Amino acid sequence: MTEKNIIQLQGVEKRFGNFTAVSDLNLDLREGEFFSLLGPSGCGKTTALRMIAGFQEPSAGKVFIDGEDMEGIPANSRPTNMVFQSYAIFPHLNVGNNVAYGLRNRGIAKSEIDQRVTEALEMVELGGLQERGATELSGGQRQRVALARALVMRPKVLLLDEPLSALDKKLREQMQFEMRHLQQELGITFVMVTHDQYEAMTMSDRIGVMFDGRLVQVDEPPTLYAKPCNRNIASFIGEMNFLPAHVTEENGKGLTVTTPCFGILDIEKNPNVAQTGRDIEIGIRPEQLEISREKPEDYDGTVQGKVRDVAFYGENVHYHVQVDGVEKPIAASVPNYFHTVDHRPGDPIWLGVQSTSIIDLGQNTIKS
Ligand SMILES: Nc1ncnc2c1ncn2[C@@H]1O[C@H](COP(=O)(O)OP(=O)(O)OP(=O)(O)O)[C@@H](O)[C@H]1O
Repeated sequence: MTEKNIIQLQGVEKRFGNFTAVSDLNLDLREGEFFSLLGPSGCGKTTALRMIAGFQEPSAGKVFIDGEDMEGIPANSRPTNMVFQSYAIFPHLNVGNNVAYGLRNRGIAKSEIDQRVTEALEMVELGGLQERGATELSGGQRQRVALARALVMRPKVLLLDEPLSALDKKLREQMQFEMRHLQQELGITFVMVTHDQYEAMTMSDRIGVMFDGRLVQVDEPPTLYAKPCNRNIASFIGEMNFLPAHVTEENGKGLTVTTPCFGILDIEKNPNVAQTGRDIEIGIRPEQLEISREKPEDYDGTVQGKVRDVAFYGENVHYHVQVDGVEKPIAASVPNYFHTVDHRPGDPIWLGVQSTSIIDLGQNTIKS
């Protein structure tokens, strides 16, 4: 990745009649990064991608690619290529001809086309399958052909619209790593749209999360997970327990809060949240909670509760714990090292938490 911005979106907006699908989108993407736009269905992420591709013109604002203003420049003249969810490969053409299609339209010499097609198919591990019919391929192979067809054009930026969503879970996970490796090897900027948080986190250098047409947070995956900037993002990414808390003291980087079940805690102020007030919300990830029969020692906050449900997920065990004075059961998850479920519904147990794992969520700025 370089320091250079390959894509710059400045105040980009898209209206369809009275409806605003994308509002005031400002974003700089670095050359060579894998960037994902993540958000729930209808949040405007595909529209944003289509404006970069040139399939849709912004109603306001500017799109720059490699420093050049893209206004009025059609999709096929932009240094971008797009890979679609539905593969969009031609069923009547064989693999080689599918990949060669864009190059032929540009009038490139046959010898160069042959060489570039061979190279592109090797990149996606389909070397030697030129002659295979497009209908004689598995879903994963078809998606690789679609990738090769885009890469053969040597775009500066590859745009990917939910590229793996038609694949089954196992294949999708395999392709996530393959695409990430390919992107790193080629050094091309990838911009992917997805509603799958795990996919975005596995593949991306940075993620931009959108809600209701607005870009709400842009961060690297670990920061997004550890310091979501509001409740919507905290609940969209991973699982989170939400608890009310009252700020009794504020000092520089820290807050002293009283909580309904874990008592008084000194927590870190979250620099990403919109500023707060006295009554805030805090978040605790289920895996950050200790769960034990005896009162856990050396924890900043502890509370007694009763196991309500146990869900065995294989790699971990998920408990819902009812605590007096807290409306919703608290979720705690434990890695399944020893293949045992230690606690059963109805068992009295203790929960423990460290202050450092508590996330200040400030006030909710967006409707849930
Ligand atoms: N051509 C169009 N005309 C009118 N409304 C549109 C058009 N394209 C998109 N929209 C609307 O704009 C909003 C954002 O759509 P968009 O496809 O960008 O969302 P998305 O986040 O990609 O959702 P999904 O994951 O379901 O594709 C939606 O409410 C959609 O109905």
